[in-house]
Amino acid sequence: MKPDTHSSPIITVIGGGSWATAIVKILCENDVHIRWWLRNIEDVEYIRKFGHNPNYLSDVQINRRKVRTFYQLPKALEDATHVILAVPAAFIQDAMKDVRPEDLQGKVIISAIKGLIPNENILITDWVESAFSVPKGQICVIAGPCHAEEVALEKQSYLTIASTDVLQAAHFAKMMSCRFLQAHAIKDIYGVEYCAVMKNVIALACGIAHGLNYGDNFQAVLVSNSMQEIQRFVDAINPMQRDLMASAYLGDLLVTAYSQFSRNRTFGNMIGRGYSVKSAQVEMNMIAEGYYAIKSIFAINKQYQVNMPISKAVYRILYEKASPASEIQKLKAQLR
Ligand SMILES: NC(=O)c1ccc[n+]([C@@H]2O[C@H](COP(=O)([O-])OP(=O)(O)OC[C@H]3O[C@@H](n4cnc5c(N)ncnc54)[C@H](O)[C@@H]3O)[C@@H](O)[C@H]2O)c1
Ligand SMILES: O=P(O)(O)OC[C@H](O)CO
Repeated sequence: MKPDTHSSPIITVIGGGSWATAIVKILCENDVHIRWWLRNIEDVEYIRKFGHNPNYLSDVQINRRKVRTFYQLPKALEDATHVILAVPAAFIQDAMKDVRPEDLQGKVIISAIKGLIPNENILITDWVESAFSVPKGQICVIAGPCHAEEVALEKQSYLTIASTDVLQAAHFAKMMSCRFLQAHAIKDIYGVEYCAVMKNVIALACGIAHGLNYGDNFQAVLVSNSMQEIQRFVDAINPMQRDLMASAYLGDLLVTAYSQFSRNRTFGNMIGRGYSVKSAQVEMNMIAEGYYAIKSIFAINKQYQVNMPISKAVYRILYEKASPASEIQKLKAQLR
């Protein structure tokens, strides 16, 4: 393989799941070099040999002239200019355990994660800032309604890149834009992160209701009440002028709540149909972020005391073994 010419950005993607695979595919469309870290050496070797991820989006053809795969993360970071985190929040600390602040120095760090650090109950960008001393202006978030499965099919998609340094976000948005995807930049990094976490919880509620045989009429009311619940929560935790009707907020909620591809909705649907949490997790090869997130949201809200009946019902079902049927029954009276 020829050595890279270092005039183009060098982007390290961390993660071996669907979203990391979709991001690698998007980046392959542009003039960038890609380093891809996966935790399993067998997966790395498989991609090197066959040009496909064996476990997730395995139809996606990986351009092996552009992508170098690694199973040792510090090596994958060595000459990177940008680093994308695409591991579920529950596993990101473990994935990054061998990374030192020096390894990230001077690089732009982009979170593609829609979750919170468990137990610490903090946003991924706050964790990156405190654990690795990365200045906030060098951190971006990938937000917006976008399922990896549709990226794999090259269906027209949109992303929003958020950073307190909007020029940094715009620069990275260009690297993520391609013939089937438009990315644009905004400043509201906290708003999009909290909304992305919350929409996963709401998708669980939609799935639970669907599993209990509630129909479209109920889901429409559930989703509109959810948007109000998200607004109350985000306004309490990070008050600022923002348009929650934009696709990074409302759009992300809609795609998760209604799509056949949604992990969170699928997980919720199984719970509504009577699966235990354990058996639903075993059944899915994928991770429903909302399962972990609701525990953190519940803990955070002890301080803010925002009225969140939908999230509370999801928490009670998943963590207190409350009956899905009776929790949704109770919720019915509170929706308008
Ligand atoms: N899939 C999407 O369409 C999409 C879109 C936007 C954002 N995201 C976000 O991207 C992040 C990654 O999600 P995904 O959809 O790629 O995940 P996924 O469900 O497709 O894959 C699961 C991932 O978790 C990893 N994993 C599973 N168990 C693990 C363990 N015990 N230790 C370490 N890693 C383990 C797997 O290796 C794999 O990388 C999530 O925060 C998700 O919200 C996903
Ligand atoms: O819809 P989910 O639950 O698969 O989550 C994936 C992404 O967050 C959608 O933008």
